[in-house]
Amino acid sequence: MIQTEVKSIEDALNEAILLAKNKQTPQLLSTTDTIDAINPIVFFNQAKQIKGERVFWTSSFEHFYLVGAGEARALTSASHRFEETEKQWKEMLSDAIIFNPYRVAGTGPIAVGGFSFDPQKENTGLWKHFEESRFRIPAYLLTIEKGICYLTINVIVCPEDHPTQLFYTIKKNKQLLLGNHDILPEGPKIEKKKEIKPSEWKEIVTKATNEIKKGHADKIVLAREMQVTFDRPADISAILDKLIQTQTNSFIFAFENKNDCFLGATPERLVRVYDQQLFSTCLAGTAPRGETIEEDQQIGLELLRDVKNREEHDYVVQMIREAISACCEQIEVPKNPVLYPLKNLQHLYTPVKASLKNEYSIIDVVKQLHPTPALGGLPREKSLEFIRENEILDRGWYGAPIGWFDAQKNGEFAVAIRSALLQGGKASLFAGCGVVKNSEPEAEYQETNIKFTPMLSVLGG
Ligand SMILES: C=C(O[C@@H]1C=C(C(=O)O)C=C[C@H]1O)C(=O)O
Ligand SMILES: [Mg+2]
Repeated sequence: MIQTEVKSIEDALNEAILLAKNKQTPQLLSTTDTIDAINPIVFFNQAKQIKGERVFWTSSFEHFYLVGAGEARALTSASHRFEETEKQWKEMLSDAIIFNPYRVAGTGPIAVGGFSFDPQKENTGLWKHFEESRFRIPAYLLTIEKGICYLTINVIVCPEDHPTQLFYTIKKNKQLLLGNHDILPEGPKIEKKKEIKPSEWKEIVTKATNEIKKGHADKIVLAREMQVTFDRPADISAILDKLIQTQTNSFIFAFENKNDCFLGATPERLVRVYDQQLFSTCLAGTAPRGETIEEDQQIGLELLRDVKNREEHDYVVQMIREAISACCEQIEVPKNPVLYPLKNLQHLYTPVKASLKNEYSIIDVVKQLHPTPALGGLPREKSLEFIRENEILDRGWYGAPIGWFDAQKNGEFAVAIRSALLQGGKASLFAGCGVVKNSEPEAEYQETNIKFTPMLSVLGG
């Protein structure tokens, strides 16, 4: 990788084309600069005008945003997806020409994307535009960090490319993205809602508790689907805008592929690595919010003391601690969980801190962690087998790692829950819950109902 001081885009293009000619192979050119303040949703909306393929990511509680337009390159793989992703990424970077004087996390070449929950589960076709893993190096990337806006342009330059032609395409697209700001389109309204086989789902919960009582597993997470249709094709910018306004303490994401878009507002961090400092989250155990402050505190106290919810939670803590022990040092895990309040519900939460050993990357950690017992169960293989055989749902990217990483070994992944797959005028919503030995099917059903509400409300339901 060549790291150089900033140059004009014309000079950078000339240099990259020369290198591509010498090596007789395409090269990644990446240049980063600061730009005037721009609203990330407006940028996302403008990006519609240059060939789709948008991505959106924010940990809005930290005012950190990544918005991608277009795809300079994709990293995809059907098997060994964690290793393949890393391999393709390193190969691409080894010859890349990078002009980025800022060294701010999430600027320069980055890969944004995700994985499917379980490549061994039979596909239904619902997720036909989403591979088992797909990471995108955005052609145009807006990064907002500490109030400063950065624009990174990533382009794959081929030996036969002409610098002037590339220059004018970039210039035109930059104008489109940063130029005249339209008013945001309106959000959709839900016309029809359909829960997929709710009574069968409760029977599967009973079957899972029976398996657990027989000692075949400790915890199995079961999810279900709700399908909705809209009065018009849903506009993603409008939905993201509403998620940002309503869902605090969450990661808000969108990944657009062809005409489909997977999006959501998840409270669950899988892992964050900045400068080899690692943070992970154990999030499991759920209760509603109260109507008054007193009622809310009372529900929270009961959740903290509730044996069934503590059991759901403790399996996650136990597993995450073990999963990171090989690649981390100085692991810190508090003894007891605290409450994690969201708009519509509250969870038990245990933060995990550690130092990632130098020879490991964030992808190594994602591979170790996925799926945690917050989305799979315990033991991992037993619970996955049960889900594979019994759950009436094609999870696709739901419940799986979604996030980004950069060329400076920073990155963050969340668990893609509280999410929906938008397909023009319709959407599939997903919600699951942790089943343990004394789970009640009706109570678990109600718990999944509250987990649908964040998405339902922003979709106009
Ligand atoms: C599976 C989901 O959420 C998970 C299950 C939880 C639970 O059962 O208490 C809580 C948080 C998440 O770990 C979901 O929202 O779809
Ligand atoms: Mg639960």
